[in-house]
Amino acid sequence: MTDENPHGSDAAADNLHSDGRPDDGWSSRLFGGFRKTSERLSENLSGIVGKTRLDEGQLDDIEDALIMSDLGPRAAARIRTRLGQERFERDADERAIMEVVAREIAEILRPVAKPLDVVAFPRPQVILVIGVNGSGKTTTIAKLAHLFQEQDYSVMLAAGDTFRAAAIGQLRVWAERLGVPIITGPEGGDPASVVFDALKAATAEGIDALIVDTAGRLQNKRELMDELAKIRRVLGRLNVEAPHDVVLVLDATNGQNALSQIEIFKEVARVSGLIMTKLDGTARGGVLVAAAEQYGLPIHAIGVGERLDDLRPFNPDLLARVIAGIA
Ligand SMILES: Nc1nc2c(ncn2[C@@H]2O[C@H](COP(=O)(O)OP(=O)(O)OP(=O)(O)O)[C@@H](O)[C@H]2O)c(=O)[nH]1
Repeated sequence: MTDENPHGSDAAADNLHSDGRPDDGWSSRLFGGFRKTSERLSENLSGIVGKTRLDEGQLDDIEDALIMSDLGPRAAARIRTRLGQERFERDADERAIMEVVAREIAEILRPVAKPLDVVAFPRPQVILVIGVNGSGKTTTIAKLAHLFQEQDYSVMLAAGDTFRAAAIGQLRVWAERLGVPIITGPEGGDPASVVFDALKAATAEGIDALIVDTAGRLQNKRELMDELAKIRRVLGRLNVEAPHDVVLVLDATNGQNALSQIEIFKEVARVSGLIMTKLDGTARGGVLVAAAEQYGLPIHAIGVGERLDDLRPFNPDLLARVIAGIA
């Protein structure tokens, strides 16, 4: 499936099992993707050996290491507290500590793990996808469409980012590859009118899921806010429940900056859930835990590569172990 990516590269091709065996399967891409995160964590934690209890100095070091690994101060404090309460069997080695870290990360991730479901009645489920340019929004729309297709749902795309011709073109390329219909408008046209036409067509054709691309211009918050509000109004005229989801796409490589984007987009749009992309090959994957702990917004899926099947609903327990480097 290496030719599915219009950007032409295959970021996942060089993933290896932990024992060095090459494997391009999904789970090894997840492990490979998070390797830098878990490496950073274990680098920061190396040398920490406790007795049956960790002392304050060790707990301070662990808390710092967690913050350095982008898990954020709140999650770090929570994990520290848990570790402080833990009585270890014998002298605690790094792995025993990481087991506890993984358990606590899983507790943080579990409540927010929520796959995007197609449940709308009447159809279609309308999913607005928002996020800054370059976050992986377009690719994520394609991956989502693919995920739905795999579940036998029919999909339509709407090119609601009319600001840039390139955005429309890129989405059209994906639609052709996926074999799904797409509704577009002229560059510079009214996004709300494209989205209106799309919902009308999708409803008439009995489409299950309508995925809408939107402009990612944060430079002018007011304009973006007005644009999204108008899209909502127009959708509401055809279906009072629409949009059913407002999914914010975040680029994990932005680390803490991804968190400020949540803050801003929560202000301009009623964000209902998150998808975090580019978790492969970044040492900043811990930001996923920070986002879960700080905002409690549903996390629908994670992106760990550029290929169509590189988007998966996440398994919090497995992910927690992967982040802690003990999966
Ligand atoms: N490694 C990796 N790259 C990704 C992932 N998701 C998207 N990308 C890449 O990130 C780049 C930007 O993705 P786009 O989908 O074009 O991002 P966008 O937010 O639509 O950005 P614009 O096209 O600038 O509006 C592309 O080269 C994608 O292939 C991911 O999970 N992992």
